[in-house]
Amino acid sequence: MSTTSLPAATILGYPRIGANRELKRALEQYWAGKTTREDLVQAAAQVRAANRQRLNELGLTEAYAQPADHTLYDQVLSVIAHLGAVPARFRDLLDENGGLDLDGYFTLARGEGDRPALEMTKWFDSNYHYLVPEIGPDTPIDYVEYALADQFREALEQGVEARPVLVGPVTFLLLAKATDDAPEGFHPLDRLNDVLHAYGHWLMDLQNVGAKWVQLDEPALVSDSWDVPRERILKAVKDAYTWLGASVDRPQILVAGTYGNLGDALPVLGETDVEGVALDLVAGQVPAAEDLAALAGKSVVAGVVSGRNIWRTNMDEALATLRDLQAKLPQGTPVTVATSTSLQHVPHDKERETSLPQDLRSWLAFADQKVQEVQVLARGLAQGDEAIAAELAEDRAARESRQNHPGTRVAAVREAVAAVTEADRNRSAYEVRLAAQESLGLPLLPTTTIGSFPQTADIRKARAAYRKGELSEEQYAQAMRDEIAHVVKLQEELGLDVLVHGEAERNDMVQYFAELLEGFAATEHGWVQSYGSRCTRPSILWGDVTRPAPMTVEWSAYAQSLTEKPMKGMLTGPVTIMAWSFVRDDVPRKQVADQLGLVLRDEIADLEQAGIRVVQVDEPAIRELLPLQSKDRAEYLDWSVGSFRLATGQAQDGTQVHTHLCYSEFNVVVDAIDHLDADVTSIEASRSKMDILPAVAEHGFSRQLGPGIWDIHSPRVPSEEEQTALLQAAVDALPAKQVWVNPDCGLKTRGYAEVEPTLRNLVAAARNVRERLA
Ligand SMILES: Nc1nc2c(c(=O)[nH]1)N[C@@H](CNc1ccc(C(=O)N[C@@H](CCC(=O)N[C@@H](CCC(=O)N[C@@H](CCC(=O)O)C(=O)O)C(=O)O)C(=O)O)cc1)CN2
Ligand code: MET
Ligand SMILES: [Zn+2]
Repeated sequence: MSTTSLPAATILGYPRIGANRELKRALEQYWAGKTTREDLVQAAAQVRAANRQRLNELGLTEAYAQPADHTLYDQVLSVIAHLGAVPARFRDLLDENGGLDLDGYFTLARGEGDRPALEMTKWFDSNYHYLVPEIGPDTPIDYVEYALADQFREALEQGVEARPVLVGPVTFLLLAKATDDAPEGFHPLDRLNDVLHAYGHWLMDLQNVGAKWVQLDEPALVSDSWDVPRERILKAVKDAYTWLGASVDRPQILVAGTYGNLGDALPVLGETDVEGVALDLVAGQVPAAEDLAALAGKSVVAGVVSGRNIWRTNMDEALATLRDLQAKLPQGTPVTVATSTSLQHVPHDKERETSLPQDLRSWLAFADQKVQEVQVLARGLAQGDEAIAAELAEDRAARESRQNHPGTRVAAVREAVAAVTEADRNRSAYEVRLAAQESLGLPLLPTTTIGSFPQTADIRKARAAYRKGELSEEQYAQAMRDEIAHVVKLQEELGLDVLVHGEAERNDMVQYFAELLEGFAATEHGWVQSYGSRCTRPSILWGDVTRPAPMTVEWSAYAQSLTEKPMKGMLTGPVTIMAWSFVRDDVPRKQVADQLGLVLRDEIADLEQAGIRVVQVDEPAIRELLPLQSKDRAEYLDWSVGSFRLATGQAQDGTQVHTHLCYSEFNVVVDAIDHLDADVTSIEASRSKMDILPAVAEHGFSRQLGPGIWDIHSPRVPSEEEQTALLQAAVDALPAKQVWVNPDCGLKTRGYAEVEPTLRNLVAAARNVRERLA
């Protein structure tokens, strides 16, 4: 093993989709059959080259300061591909060496024909999604793919000694789920030795191409929400890094404990032969000196610049943290200044946001500014405050301007939040509401959709034209009304029971509201990868929130005017608006959530006034913000559920309140769903084949539930039989009068070629099961 020290400053990862979403476009064109494989491979190489050049320009030129962390879809899928660890239904895609080609790789991600894609779920408490490995006793696990070594070599050819980044073995197995045919009691961690064997080869290969450092991300260690006892996880950590550490044919290993505190995993890592440990000092804290003693002889990477938000780092605080850490570490421990996580969660460059108010812009740091911040802090740590006096002064001034800005504290808003009472968060008893809602006249197993219909190229073009001034406001509104009329007509033809207007007018379910509320700012180029090629542009929630005017009423009222069937009003809930925005860090989140709850409460009252009798308040992110440590959960659930109830608490008894939560693993939050007190809750269930239902049934959930029977994240068309079977499973688990029939999520990412036949099959599935029950 050849050694070299870690640089003074580094980042744990960088955005991968391209500053102008070049990779997104290249992927989507390739999937649409419009370009060749070579076009895609070349476009991805160009994105990597541009990133390296940008990081060079920003001064991140020391050896091993830049990460080699690129992936064409997802970092967990990339591990699956490197190990050839594919579930049985994809095994025919493996070549003679046990590897996947490009198309095979995408088939795992997106499904094909009658094989469903890998399940997709949230990456820790972020809005990024990874693909869930399925590991059984017989899953092939070997080192079969060389892409990461190739990436290192490619960087080297361009003069950059980059640090390869891979998801660590323990996290990989903790994120995995057991295959359906695995015997009772099997856990993916049972395959640790095989995985280590493969990682051993992987590291050897990286050593052979000349890599002197490798970063193994182990965020799973900061969470306590796994289905195995902590002792078993700690033993896996010890076994893994003792074993990998014992190899001589390997780069030096940096284990990154991101998204929180490593806790009792820290001393365990300390006992192994890994050369470096990265600590997240933004989501976590500086460990006690006696715990840090275990790191004697290792390098420590101090994540003091947030990889999660876009606020500039408080330089004084970060320096204090770094000095505190240094004082508590064994004498002479080398400290590298870093980001807390990969920068994949933040956009590239705030300097491009020329439409943002100047003062707001001065409060921000996007990825490229954070790259500079880690370097400034490294200089300050090495040479003292004087060496960075100008930067410190600028930072203090920016923070002062933020504090003194009138928009960050609006007296009327604070008073309204302070005046909220428990009664404001409570509706009548469910039975009373149920009786009042009978006048909706819904059949057994009512059918509905989650809100959005396809965001077609025409819709986006119209919006782009409107933005550029090529369409007048009235022309744009007419185009949207035409789209709504089309969507309503289609739903009537299909025979759905509760209709939606289709959300054509929304660029995104959060950004749309952010643009209409005071207290938010929207970016122009601030794209962040959400999954695969899909991106979002989180708004910046910087001030107190007010609603200058109703936001959805005109569209919903127009849609209702076109049909006798009930039209669902469609809102995004307070927690989700927060979670999918870059939220201010200067007031408690409970305060922000209640401010949002109050504006949504007014919106619901306006919808009722306009004759809307069903209102859906989406909270897909309520699960995502759930703290990784169970001790922090009760408090979180209290304020998050509380803000939803504040939003819906004044709805009339006859107004049917729906909520929608995507992503499975709801077993953990069934209780919370219950506390939301919505009349109807739709959830994602199809990719996990309804395996949430036993938990729901056991809990004795008394209100109505729509477990999705169509996985809308995949471009497949589930048949009538498939959806009938899933729905049958639902009515087997729950009383039929509580069951709704709907897809897993909104249809905005799908095309009409899939939507029409699948909804037809969905309505037919409802009819089939109704007949069986009759
Ligand atoms: N914020 C958020 N997070 C979420 C979800 C969500 O809906 N929103 N859903 C879950 C799954 N995640 C998702 C994330 C993104 C998308 C998605 O479809 N994103 C779109 C962008 C949506 C958008 O903002 N569209 C804008 C602008 C789109 C655009 O690219 N415009 C063109 C110009 C228009 C054209 O000619 O196409 C451009 O800027 O170049 C609009 O409609 O106005 C995409 O990546 O393609 C879907 C699901 C979880 N997290
Ligand atoms: C990510 S949850 C999506 C809910 C939203 N109403 C939609 O249908 O698009
Ligand atoms: Zn959803």
